[in-house]
Amino acid sequence: MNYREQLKDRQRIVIKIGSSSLTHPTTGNLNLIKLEKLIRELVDLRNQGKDIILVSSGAIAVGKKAAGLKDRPDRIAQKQACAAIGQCRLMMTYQKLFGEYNQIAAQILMTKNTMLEEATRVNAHNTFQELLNMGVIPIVNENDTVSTYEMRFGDNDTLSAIVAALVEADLLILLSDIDGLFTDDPHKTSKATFIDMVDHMDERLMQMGKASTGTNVGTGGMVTKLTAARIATESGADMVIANGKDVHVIHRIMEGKQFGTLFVAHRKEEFSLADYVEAGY
Ligand SMILES: Nc1ncnc2c1ncn2[C@@H]1O[C@H](COP(=O)(O)OP(=O)(O)O)[C@@H](O)[C@H]1O
Ligand SMILES: N[C@@H](CCC(=O)OP(=O)(O)O)C(=O)O
Repeated sequence: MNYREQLKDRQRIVIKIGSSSLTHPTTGNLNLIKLEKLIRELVDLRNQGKDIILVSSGAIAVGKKAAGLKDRPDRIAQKQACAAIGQCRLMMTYQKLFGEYNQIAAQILMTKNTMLEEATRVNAHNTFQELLNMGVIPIVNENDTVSTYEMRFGDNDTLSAIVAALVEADLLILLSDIDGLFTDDPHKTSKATFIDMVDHMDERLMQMGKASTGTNVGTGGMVTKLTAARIATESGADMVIANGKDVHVIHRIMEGKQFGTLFVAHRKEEFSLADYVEAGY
């Protein structure tokens, strides 16, 4: 059995979807058809008996549209206000769609502090565990509305890897606006070539994300996805970056098919989540 096929057996899966994959590029409005398909994918995995956690961006993008702003807000208070508006709109949509399949969803909002303090970290862990035991799909985002600059994760790629480590997930899937990792940013150079699998993460690989820092819609670019890959693989989870334009890619990955870039897990014996968060990754 090749390594890809082993993904069929992964039991606890964190799936992250970015703002650019949730919205129409032309208008910035939510892509409802894609959201419906995403929810069907997730509920079907749940029906197979898998534990599923969704890390969803989009609060600021949705709030920005609702507030009638043209550009992504840059002032922190404006971003936080947009997140406050957008997060509940987003959750309302998720609740409705999950409800159509009788699937219970829950909201978990976190800051870096949640991970740094032992008491809140253990609380968060226990809450996730309890929800998963109940068959619920937790939907996670950063608590953008209250997190200060110092206490922000700042991007959901990193947050999703932290969550994967916290819940001892065995697979993290990042849905992006691109097929996976290339040797360079393909939007900037036609010479960039696709990387199918990464078995070892070194400095040269980490540099591959440095060419760009994301779109007008999202925040992270490839840098944060590579940071996420380091955290996830060292915590013991495989990670795949795949294109979220067709969310059925989730099932294809779970069937062991060759989609996206696969980062192979190499659990570090001395892995400590608090140390990772403290060190700023
Ligand atoms: N080495 C690389 N391989 C692939 N994409 C890269 C690379 N370096 C930079 N990028 C850029 O990162 C973008 C994906 O990040 P981002 O815009 O934050 O998307 P998302 O909202 O899906 O997280 C790609 O569209 C691409 O332009
Ligand atoms: N927490 C923010 C998203 C942060 C983020 O990483 O965004 P993205 O690059 O779209 O995954 C929000 O909900 O708007």
